[in-house]
Amino acid sequence: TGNQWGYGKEDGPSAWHRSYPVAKGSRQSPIDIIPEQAFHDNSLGPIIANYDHCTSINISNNGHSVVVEFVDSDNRSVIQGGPLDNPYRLKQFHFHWGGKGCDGSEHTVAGYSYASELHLVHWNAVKYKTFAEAATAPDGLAVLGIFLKTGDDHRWLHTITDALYMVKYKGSVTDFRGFNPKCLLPSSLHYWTYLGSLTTPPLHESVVWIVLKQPIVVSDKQMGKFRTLLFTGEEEEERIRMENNFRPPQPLQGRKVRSSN
Ligand SMILES: NS(=O)(=O)c1c2ccccc2cc2ccccc12
Ligand SMILES: [Zn+2]
Repeated sequence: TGNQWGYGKEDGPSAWHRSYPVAKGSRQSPIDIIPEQAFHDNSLGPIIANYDHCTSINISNNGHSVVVEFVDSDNRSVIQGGPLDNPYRLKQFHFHWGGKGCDGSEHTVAGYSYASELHLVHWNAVKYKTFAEAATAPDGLAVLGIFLKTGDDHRWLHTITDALYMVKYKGSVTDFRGFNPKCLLPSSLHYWTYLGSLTTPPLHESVVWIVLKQPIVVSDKQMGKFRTLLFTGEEEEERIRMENNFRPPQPLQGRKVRSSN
């Protein structure tokens, strides 16, 4: 049923090109960001995230990550400014992480990986009627990437990690209301930006990536809770721990990475 893809040896990132040939395309994500080679573009304004009236709906395990979805029927929560020509609506956010003691970010910075990476997914509702239409357009999506490094407890991440036991199995979903992702942003919104793709199949080359330079800090214990999730469903006898759900960096193929001031 459909295309089964995953992060294992047989169905992982090195095999995705068989069902998704765009995996070897010219604007694939993630990439290794080399700060010294990024172009300081003074025309790049600040990123403005207006999440104050956002409405989270639910939290779910889609078999690849844990996803928090938002109401996106109006412009109540948008990101704008920076490289974006108009506001993009927040649709969902999710995470990528490693195994115990291992790093699991998707983007790397001069070869350095972080423990995890948070992706806030937005779509261009000014130009496109639906998320699905935007997801296949070259300027359809904007994903805000935030690195997570381990250290002290993150006081707001508890709201998410305390809910993970309810979505342990693939296909599980539960109500998750009143969560404002603004509490997950670092203090500085300085960023790198480049044109790329979804980092999971179908790997559409439709994403304006905005990767924040400053990581947020979360505790090892909080990271450990992500690893209690399973890739597998409740009805499956095999239980596979959800970890290392990240795609490694892809060829830059001559793309320019720009840096905000
Ligand atoms: N890693 S990702 O942000 O490319 C991504 C999406 C990106 C754009 C639109 C939808 C996406 C859905 C995802 C679902 C799970 C994991 C990554 C996902
Ligand atoms: Zn992602």
